[in-house]
Amino acid sequence: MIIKINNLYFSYQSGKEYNQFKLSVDDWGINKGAFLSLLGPNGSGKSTLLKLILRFIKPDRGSIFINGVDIKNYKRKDLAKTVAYVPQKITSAFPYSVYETVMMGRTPYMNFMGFEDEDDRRIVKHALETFEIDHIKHKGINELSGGELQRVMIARAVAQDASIILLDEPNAHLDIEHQVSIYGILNELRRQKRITILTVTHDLNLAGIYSDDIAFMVNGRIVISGKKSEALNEKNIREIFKVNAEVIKYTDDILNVLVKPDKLN
Ligand SMILES: Nc1ncnc2c1ncn2[C@@H]1O[C@H](COP(=O)(O)OP(=O)(O)OP(=O)(O)O)[C@@H](O)[C@H]1O
Repeated sequence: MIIKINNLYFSYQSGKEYNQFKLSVDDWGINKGAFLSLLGPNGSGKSTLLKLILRFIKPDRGSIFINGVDIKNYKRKDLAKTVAYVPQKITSAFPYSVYETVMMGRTPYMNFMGFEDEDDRRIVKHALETFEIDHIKHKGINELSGGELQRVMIARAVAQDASIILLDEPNAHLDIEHQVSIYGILNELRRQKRITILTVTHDLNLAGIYSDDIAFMVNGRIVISGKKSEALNEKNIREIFKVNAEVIKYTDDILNVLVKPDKLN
């Protein structure tokens, strides 16, 4: 397993009684080269789990191993070369351009002076073209539409050339064409380079089409995890999201999830 979690426990130390959120993952992991969709209701802890894997926050107990090494023991640069992240919310106080933002993905590879080289420029150019943002490369990132910005952040993660990409609701601002195209590009990268993809999403349908593994998180715990064909079924969707859905097997690899409008009581 490329990511392996053991007896992980985390709570936000806000000191406020109303914040009772606790995350607890006993034994869970992701295989190398997998495309896993992490699904679950609002506030169930999906983003928190990503932040723990990224070492943005520290667990109270337990460990996360990446490539067999506890992330506590990674140098910051080495972790950045291994794990790239596309955040849910993007804010920048400084008006970096699209080009500069994608180039930031190359930071872990630059020398201490922070100079880019020919390789960095070639990789960034390729990422700008792949995600169709070459024509806006001189624009400031505060001057973009939500979908353009999302593509910039995904391009930055791909330019980082990491073996794991974590995405937090990457399709939130994308139109249908770009949702399909970005999931397709990620899938292609996974095939070509055996990149591991972990994406948090609320889109059951895209998860059913593109991922091969599904994990459901409820109240800070991973309650179901497995192959899409087994985990993404009508019973699980009903129990977790309290909605009726029809899961249509389009091919062995493609499941379409049709959510029915009537909410369960
Ligand atoms: N920085 C923080 N300090 C205190 N509590 C937090 C913080 N960030 C998140 N929480 C709380 O932790 C819980 C889990 O939040 P998290 O963002 O991980 O959920 P999520 O499953 O990603 O939700 P969503 O689907 O709404 O994005 C929520 O109850 C949230 O209010």
